[in-house]
Amino acid sequence: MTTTTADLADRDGNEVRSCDLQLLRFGTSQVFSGPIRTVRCFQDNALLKKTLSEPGEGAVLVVDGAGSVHTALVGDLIAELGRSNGWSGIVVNGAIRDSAVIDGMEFGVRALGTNPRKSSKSGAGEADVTVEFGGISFTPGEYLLSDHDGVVVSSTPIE
Ligand SMILES: O=C([O-])CC(=O)C(=O)O
Repeated sequence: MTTTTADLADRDGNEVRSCDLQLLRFGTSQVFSGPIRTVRCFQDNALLKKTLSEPGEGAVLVVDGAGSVHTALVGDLIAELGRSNGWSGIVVNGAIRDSAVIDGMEFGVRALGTNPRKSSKSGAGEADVTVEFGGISFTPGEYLLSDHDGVVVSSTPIE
């Protein structure tokens, strides 16, 4: 894949679907892309763990944690589940923990911040719904590219 988020911004001009949140980058896969899958949850990570336990087939999991950085939605074990099951990466509108370990993993994770506090495990939330943050919507089946400049969504595959 040679396309950059700046290329997509040039292609789409004012219509570019670029996430305004200044998400931190973790993992050695600093550039990743794929079809979007989603989870919406609030300080509870059982549903996203279940989703990342399934084959990712190159998808990116977009997790809308409502911007809460009170608890960590992803730690090194959950990130490793995603990596080993073939997900391309995870974008979290929320916090992660074990960030030093995740930073060394051959995986791509973006998040608002870090917090060592655990999330609850009730399974509350929704999967594969359209979520919105950073001024754009993330719809399952559309495509996401994350690189050093940002996170951009495209309705067509990103080559
Ligand atoms: O289990 C959790 O809540 C998150 C975590 O620590 C991990 O994924 O390693």
